[in-house]
Amino acid sequence: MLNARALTELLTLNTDDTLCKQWWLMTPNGTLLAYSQPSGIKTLRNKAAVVALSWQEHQLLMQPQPNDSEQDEDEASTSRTREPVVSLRALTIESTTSNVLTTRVQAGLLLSLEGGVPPRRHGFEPKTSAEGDDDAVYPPEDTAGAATSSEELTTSRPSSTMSNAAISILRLQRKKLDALADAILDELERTGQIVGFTIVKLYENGTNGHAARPKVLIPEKVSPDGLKLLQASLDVHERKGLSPQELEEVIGEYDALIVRSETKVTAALLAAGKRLRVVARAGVGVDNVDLDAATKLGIIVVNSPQGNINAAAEHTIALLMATARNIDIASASLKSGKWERSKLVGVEVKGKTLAIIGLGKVGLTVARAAGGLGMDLIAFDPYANTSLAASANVEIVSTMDELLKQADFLTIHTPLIASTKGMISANELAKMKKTARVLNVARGGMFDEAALLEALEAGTIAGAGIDVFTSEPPAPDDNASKLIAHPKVVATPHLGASTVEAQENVSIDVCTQVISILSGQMPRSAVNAPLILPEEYRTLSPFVSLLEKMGSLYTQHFQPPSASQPRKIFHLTYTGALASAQTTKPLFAAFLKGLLTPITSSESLNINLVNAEIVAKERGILINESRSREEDLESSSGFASSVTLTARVAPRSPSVSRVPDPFSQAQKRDQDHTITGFVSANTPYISRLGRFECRFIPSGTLLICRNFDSPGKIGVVGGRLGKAGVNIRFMSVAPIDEDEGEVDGKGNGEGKNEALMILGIAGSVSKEVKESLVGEDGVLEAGVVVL
Ligand SMILES: NC(=O)C1=CN([C@@H]2O[C@H](COP(=O)(O)OP(=O)(O)OC[C@H]3O[C@@H](n4cnc5c(N)ncnc54)[C@H](O)[C@@H]3O)[C@@H](O)[C@H]2O)C=CC1
Ligand SMILES: O=C(O)C(=O)COP(=O)(O)O
Repeated sequence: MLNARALTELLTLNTDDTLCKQWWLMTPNGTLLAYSQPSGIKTLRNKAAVVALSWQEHQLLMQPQPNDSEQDEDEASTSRTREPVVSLRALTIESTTSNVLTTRVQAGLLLSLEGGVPPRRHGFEPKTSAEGDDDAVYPPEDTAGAATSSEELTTSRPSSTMSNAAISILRLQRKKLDALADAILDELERTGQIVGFTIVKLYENGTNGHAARPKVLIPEKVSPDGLKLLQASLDVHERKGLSPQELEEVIGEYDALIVRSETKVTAALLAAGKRLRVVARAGVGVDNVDLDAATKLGIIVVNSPQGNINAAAEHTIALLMATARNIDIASASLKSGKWERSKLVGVEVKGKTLAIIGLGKVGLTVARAAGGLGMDLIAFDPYANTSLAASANVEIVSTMDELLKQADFLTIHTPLIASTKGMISANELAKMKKTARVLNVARGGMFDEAALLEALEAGTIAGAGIDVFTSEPPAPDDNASKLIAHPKVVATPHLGASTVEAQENVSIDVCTQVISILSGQMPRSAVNAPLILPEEYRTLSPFVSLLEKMGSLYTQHFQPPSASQPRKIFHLTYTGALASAQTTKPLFAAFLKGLLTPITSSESLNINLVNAEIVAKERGILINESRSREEDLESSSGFASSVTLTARVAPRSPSVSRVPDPFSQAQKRDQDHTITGFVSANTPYISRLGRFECRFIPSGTLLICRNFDSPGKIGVVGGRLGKAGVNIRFMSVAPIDEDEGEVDGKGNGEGKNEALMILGIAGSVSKEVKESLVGEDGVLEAGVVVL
């Protein structure tokens, strides 16, 4: 199965502005499957069989459009200068060793580019035929710009909606891509360049050759402005009117869910969403989303914290005025043919006190508008920003009682949380003036609806303007329904955010975030995930990969299933430039993911930034992180940052002695399991494995042998593998660290004459072959890890 998510991450994590501007991954039917964000990707070395289309925009700018001559002067020049003529520059298949394949595939594909600008030659020359005509180049003179047959590949113009990403959907001719897919898979199977399960296959379902794009489910009315953005790279399904049960039945197909306030995103729904990566709330309040459940499952929840604030505030003012001037009764009366004036005398708001509970974004916006109406403003909010309050002329009162007593109009703008549920009940209403009117444009449930109904009937509260209800829509016999029917109530059906402008804002806001998340980027306003700036994320990306590999290497090398007691205490030390990173959360999450992947079914493992800490806690894993700014790291080691993992048996009590004890230090070191890694040219390397100094890329199938450090061992291992038909991709010998060899944990120098041999294997090594390596010829241990 194609893992589109992994692919997108893979592409994104390998961004490097210096090489390609952008990488795209297409399915055989030409749909865009994954693309790099926002501007580039480094060559994907060691990632077998990543198929990507890449081009460099700057090479293609200023290319005249074919129809420029038909355009008027201004338009033509705009088109020349602003619109890049996107063209295929190269199709690249990266695998550790195979360039031949790349060449062959390029040939087949590039021929079918329609009307494209000839790509700049870069690296090797593409050929015109799969059979390999060495002299031919793409595009051949007679086909460039003239492909009009059904075998053509068309480019569409970049979508203006995808900010930096110059989106251009290349429709690849199906037949050729099918052939391409077959060629790749054949080649991979033949050469064995298949790395674990992360192998990129071209087919989603392996049967019909149609790879699915990530799917987004939208069960409510969300403005089309944002949906258009989604459509460029995702499958968007608007399915209104699904019952909760139907929703649970279908959610398993979807990668993202976009809701407003009507959909209850329960723990059960989230659990059924096996592929879900993001729940987006096209609005502010996330009280309809089970945040704890989402966090545990590693599902990011995003909202639009600003998009509808103004709409909600304006609606509050509308209800304020409507209750003050009996607008809805007056309107209904007039429509029923009556002309009632003396009955409908209202009150003015100017000079009256507006009491605000919750002086956040909506509360402050209401305050500013009400200030303009000449109202006196007071607020109760223990967490209010006092300088913002002062600038809006709002007096913060220290108790709710004080607020209630003074209020002529009371409005609530807090979120619905445990501490605010039922916060205005009979007790609070009883403390208010009889002439007071109350407003609720926040959430049903803040007011005790029964108590409010009673107060209105008893005449101890003069009126209410209500937009939100405990249950929406309210059942006919609910107190909410009675409130709606009450003559002193102006009611609207949760319309606070229902303006064209607000809906456009929230839709674009959350859809952009859904795209970001599904393409491996961080969202702008995640409710349950730490905020990481894109720039920072990019800097950390290569280390994310390193940490995942280190975690996986640790589990497979030091803690194979046969190991007696898994270690659960880990120390990660970030040294050098990495020590100044603002956050290391992505590294923590990646390490944990790597650590658990080899011992957990992929179904149940979804570890990411959102849930890493919870998962670690649940499994009793303690990961301590520390930073070391070794100034001379770069000069001593040749790289700017490194990470050292130390796995310990049990917590260490702080040393009582201040005098270092070399023997006990060595003994402790021997018990520790250590791995050190670094990143060079965006590629992760391991530079220490246990007691051994090494340098290898943690990727693919590795055979790791511990042997006596004496001549002939390489020959022995190489010979045995050769006989067993096992191909060696690379080999690296790791001598023992000098300090480690001097004194081992037992204090007798045993083990100092040892080395590790790390062999990159094409394909797999059977248990028998592995066992046959260990024995008299000086190989003490042999293990296989797949990274
Ligand atoms: N009716 C509608 O269509 C809409 C309703 N809303 C609702 O408006 C509410 C407020 O939204 P924002 O202003 O954006 O939120 P916000 O988070 O900016 O402000 C909430 C404020 O409430 C305060 N607060 C929290 N607990 C409190 C307590 N126990 N007592 C007093 N103050 C407390 C906080 O300190 C904060 O200042 C949310 O419930 C949201 O769902 C928002 C948009 C549209
Ligand atoms: O944004 C909010 O909190 C709202 O209450 C708006 O709800 P809606 O999206 O209109 O269902």
